[in-house]
Amino acid sequence: MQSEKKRDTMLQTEDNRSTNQVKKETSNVYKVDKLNLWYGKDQALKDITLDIPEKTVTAIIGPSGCGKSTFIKTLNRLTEMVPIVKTSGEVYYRDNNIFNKKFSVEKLRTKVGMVFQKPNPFPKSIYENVVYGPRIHGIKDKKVLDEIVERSLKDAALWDEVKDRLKENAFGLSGGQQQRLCIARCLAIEPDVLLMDEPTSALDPISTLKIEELVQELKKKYSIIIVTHNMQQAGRISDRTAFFLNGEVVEYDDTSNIFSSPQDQRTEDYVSGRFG
Ligand SMILES: Nc1ncnc2c1ncn2[C@@H]1O[C@H](COP(=O)(O)OP(=O)(O)OP(=O)(O)O)[C@@H](O)[C@H]1O
Repeated sequence: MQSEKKRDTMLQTEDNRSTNQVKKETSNVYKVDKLNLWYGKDQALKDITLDIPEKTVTAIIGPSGCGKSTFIKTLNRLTEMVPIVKTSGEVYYRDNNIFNKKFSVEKLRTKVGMVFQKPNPFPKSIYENVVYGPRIHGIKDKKVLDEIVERSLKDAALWDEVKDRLKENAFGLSGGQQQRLCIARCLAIEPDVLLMDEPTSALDPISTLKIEELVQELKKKYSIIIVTHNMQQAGRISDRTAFFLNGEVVEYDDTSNIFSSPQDQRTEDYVSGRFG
């Protein structure tokens, strides 16, 4: 009996490794279990099983077309807007099955904000961009909205640059400032998770550095999942890295392990620049 118990524990430990689960003492913001996704007949995600720990930066890397964007869009149910998409498996956000009909997608998206590759501010003032979400949530009090604007822009490291021009159109900002405004817009509704899909790929090196520094600050309060093509960036800013290939997770581990001692030859080939 005793040895059976021991074997079960060992099996479970093995299983934990092979299913990419994170150590027990860490709280997970997401738990993804055997997620498959098809665009019509084409399968874009295959049996993805991984846990994403809270208040860390998780990087998703892999060559073009391997399913990185599809994966993070699935985390706030954006993929279901594509009519031909079919999924199987489970995605739990803080123990809620996000595919469960009773779990509202609106609620999910108030907790999980998304920043896209190209900055996409609304054609409105800087102020109105930030208060857009809070207004939808029924906040009308000017003092409260002013406080949200200041807090969100400070958290997005943009306040000092824009505090004297809040009424000006957001399109007058530089690309990097627009991207930080989009981050501020997400932060205004006090999310739990920030999904970032190649947030710096349209930016110059200085703006990129600012966003990278910002991500390091934001992870103190938020859980961040970032898709990046830039391996140096993944190495610089993430704690955990998942390497995707042809819709599968080849390897998921602490970023330092992925870059210094990958377990799979394909990961090694990719991170050392031999393909992709
Ligand atoms: N809306 C869509 N309809 C049909 N197929 C799609 C759609 N979006 C993505 N795909 C396909 O799904 C696969 C994964 O695409 P995805 O955009 O997730 O990859 P990616 O790793 O993010 O690529 P990239 O690095 O080039 O952005 C690709 O084969 C792509 O052609």
